[in-house]
Amino acid sequence: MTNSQARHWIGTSWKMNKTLPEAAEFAKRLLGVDIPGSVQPFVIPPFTALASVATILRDSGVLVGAQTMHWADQGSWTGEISAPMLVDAGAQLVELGHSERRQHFGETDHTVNLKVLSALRHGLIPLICIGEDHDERAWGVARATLERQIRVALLGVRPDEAHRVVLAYEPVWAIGETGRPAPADLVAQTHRDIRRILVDMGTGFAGLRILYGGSVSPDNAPDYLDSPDVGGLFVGRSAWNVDGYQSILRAGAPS
Ligand SMILES: O=C(COP(=O)(O)O)[C@@H](O)CO
Repeated sequence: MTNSQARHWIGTSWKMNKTLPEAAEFAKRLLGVDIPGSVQPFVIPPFTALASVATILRDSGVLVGAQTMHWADQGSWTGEISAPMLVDAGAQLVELGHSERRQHFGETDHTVNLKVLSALRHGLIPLICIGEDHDERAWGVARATLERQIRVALLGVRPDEAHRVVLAYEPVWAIGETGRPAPADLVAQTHRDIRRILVDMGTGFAGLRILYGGSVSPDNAPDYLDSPDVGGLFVGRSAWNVDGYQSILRAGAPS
C-alpha cells in the first residue's frame, strides 16, 4: 500500500552494498524513525537482502524494491531475477534503467520498456531512471535524450495504468562519488521540461511523479524539494546510514 497523501517520495538504493546483518540493522533502526506523514519512504536493498528487509518492514509503510529485474516471467536466463520472483520476495517496486545498468550492463531503452511492461503486469511499481550524460547536456540535447528515454520506456503502457509509474530524473554527471551536484534551478527547469513531455503524451501520463536523484544530501535536499514538479528524492550514498536517510526524510516534512 502506498501513502496516497504523500507529497514526496524519498527513498534510497543501497546499490551493491550491505551484508544481511547490515541490511537487517538498517531496516530495524528505520522502524524507530519518525517519518513525516507527507513522505512515502522506500528502500531498495540488493537482491540478497530483499526478502529479509521486506519481512522486517512489512506493515511499516516503507516500500521495499529491487534494483533491476528481467522482463521474462521465467526461463533459461542464468543469473537473472523475474518480476514474479520479486513479488514472491516481498518487493512492491522495482528500479529500472539506472545509468549504471545502462553504462555497464547493456541496459537499453528497449529492455527498460520490456521490464516496465512486465513490472506493471505483476503489480510492481516501475521506478524508471532517466538522465542525460555530460556530453548530451553540453551539446544541448539533454531534453531530446530525456524525451527518447521516457517515450520508449512507456511504449505500450495504457493511460489507465500509467499512474502506477514513477520516474526518477538522474543526470549521469551528478551521480556517485565523482558526480557534481546539480544546481537546484537546473533540476527545477528539467523537471518542468519532463512535465511538458508527459503532458504531450496525454491523459494518464501528465501527472506522473518525478523524483530527483544524484548526489542528494541533507544540505541540498530542501532546495531540490522546493520545486513543485519535484515529487521526491532518490538517494544513494547520503542515505546508506539511517541518520543520513532520516535527515533527508525530514526535509520532506512541510515547513
Ligand atoms: O544513483 C543514485 C544516486 O546516487 P548518489 O550516491 O546519491 O549520487 C540514485 O539512483 C540512488 O541510488
